[in-house]
Amino acid sequence: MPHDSFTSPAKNFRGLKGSVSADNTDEAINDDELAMRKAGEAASRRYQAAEWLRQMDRGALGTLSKEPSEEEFHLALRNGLILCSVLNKVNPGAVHKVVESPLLDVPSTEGAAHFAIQYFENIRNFLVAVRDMKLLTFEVSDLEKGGSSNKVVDCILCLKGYYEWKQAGGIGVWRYGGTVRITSFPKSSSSLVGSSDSIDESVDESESSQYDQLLDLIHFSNEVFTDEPRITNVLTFLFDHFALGLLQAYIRESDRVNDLTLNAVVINALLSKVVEDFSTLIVSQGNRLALFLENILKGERGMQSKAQFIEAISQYLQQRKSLTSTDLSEFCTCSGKREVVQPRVVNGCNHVDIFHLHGKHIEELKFYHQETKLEIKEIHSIWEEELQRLYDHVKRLEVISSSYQKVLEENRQLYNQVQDLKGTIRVYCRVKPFLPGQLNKQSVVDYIGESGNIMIVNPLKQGKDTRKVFTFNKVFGTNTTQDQVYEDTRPLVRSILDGYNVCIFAYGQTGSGKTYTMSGPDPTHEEMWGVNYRALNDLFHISRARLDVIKYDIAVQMIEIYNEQVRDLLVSDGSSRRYPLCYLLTK
Ligand SMILES: Nc1ncnc2c1ncn2[C@@H]1O[C@H](COP(=O)(O)OP(=O)(O)OP(=O)(O)O)[C@@H](O)[C@H]1O
Repeated sequence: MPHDSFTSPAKNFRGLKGSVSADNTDEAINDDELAMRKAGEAASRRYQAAEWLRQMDRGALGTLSKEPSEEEFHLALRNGLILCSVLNKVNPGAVHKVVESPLLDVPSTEGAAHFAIQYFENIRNFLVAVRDMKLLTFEVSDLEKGGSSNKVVDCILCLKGYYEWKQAGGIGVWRYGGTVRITSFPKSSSSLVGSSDSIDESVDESESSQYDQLLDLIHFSNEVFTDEPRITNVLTFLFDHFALGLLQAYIRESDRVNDLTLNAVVINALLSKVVEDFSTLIVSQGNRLALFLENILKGERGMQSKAQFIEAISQYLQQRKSLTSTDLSEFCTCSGKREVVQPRVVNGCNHVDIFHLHGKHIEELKFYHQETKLEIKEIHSIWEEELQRLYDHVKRLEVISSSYQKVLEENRQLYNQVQDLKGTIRVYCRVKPFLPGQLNKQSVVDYIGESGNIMIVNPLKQGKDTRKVFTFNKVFGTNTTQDQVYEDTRPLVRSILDGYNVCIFAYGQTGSGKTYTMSGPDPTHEEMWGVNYRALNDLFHISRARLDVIKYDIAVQMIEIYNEQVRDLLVSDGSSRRYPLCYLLTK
């Protein structure tokens, strides 16, 4: 019988002690004393029930005394008015229709019989409602003479317990007569109080609820520190449930106990064993939890946030929840019929599990939603800061760039001013060396000065006309290299790209070395390049370096002026060698 599965240790112990007394005269309890004690206890409970009904229903003050006899008690409740009125206060609307009549004490006439039938309807409606609420019920006949007053009292006290629990917020565990009867969420409108058939289910559902409550509490960790009564309820339930299951399992399942006569020694030994095993189990659970938490703290990733830590503990509790349900189902069997009970528990838990699982998922989603919102907000503000920084940076670069352009312009102007100061027209003189195999090696150059002077000797003339001094910007001696000659021309190439017009040409008689200086004797060797090659080389080099700022178009034209005729040297077709000229564009 499932009901027995959840009786308290005290009750069990009393039951066991009674069994022992049958075999042990030393501990036997006198039957009369026992009957008196029972009657006293029953009366006390009846007075308690009456007192509560009087408090709950004003009508009861007139019809129900404070300490009614069993008969008075039955008589006052028989029409069902007090019971229906009280039940409707505990659970509004539980009894829809209540038959009320002033003819309560009418003796057995036809009208009274009619009302008696209607009163019977009151009681029946009351019992149906109580059964729907899954509270303890009684039979209609229990209110008749010879009926079980105890069952009626049980029902009323159970209703009282439920009412007080509901008044307290409907959270956690409530007890009736030392027996754990119910747990429920505040959100659940109906109670799960077990009639004897539903106790197993209610407790397993309750257990599930308790675990979910515990998970809820951990999720909202702030509550953990503030809602102590709630936690106490949850933990008390878990403890009671497990401890009672454990004790019961020992008593029911142990063959040794069945064979033994239960006396104080056996029970003490049994309880010691239970306590020992239970302690071991708690220590092992504690160790597991400690190990688990240690692993979390030492984990490779490390704890990144409080939320992750809580999530990890929640997962652990979820695992423990399923394990513990299985463990307890082994203890909480009904008359040893494990296989009958378990499917019912599983079926009973499925709906609750699914419901709570969905609830938990929604909570988790809400939590992640909030977290994601916060993260997005953070990222958004970081981006905004970053953008602002970039904007400031670009502004600064703009300022720097414009001042850089100014400096460049200034530099360009100064540079070209220097070129102007050096002279817009510069004339250089290069002295050709004697070529190998040349017979007459008498030079006319007497002296080459540092500041561009050259003294020429003319042996054919006499006197002061023998020597004559000529002045140039610079005079290059016979040993001057191609590079040294170009060195003075190089700055002018940059001026070209700054927008100045520059003209470089060689002048001299035939064979004096114009081609040698301007083109060079061998274009395949860079060191032998003349002014033209070197100037073009610099031109392309500087224009490439300035590509980001300026794009230059470079054109090449080659002409010959001979006998006052201008000829285009880049045209291969001989017929059109004369003017107009052909341009060679380079990019
Ligand atoms: N500085 C020099 N060093 C060595 N050899 C030179 C030098 N200048 C000219 N020569 C040589 O002198 C010869 C004549 O030079 P080049 O052809 O350059 O004269 P040119 O003035 O161009 O003559 P033309 O007017 O007839 O074309 C060439 O063989 C050249 O290699």
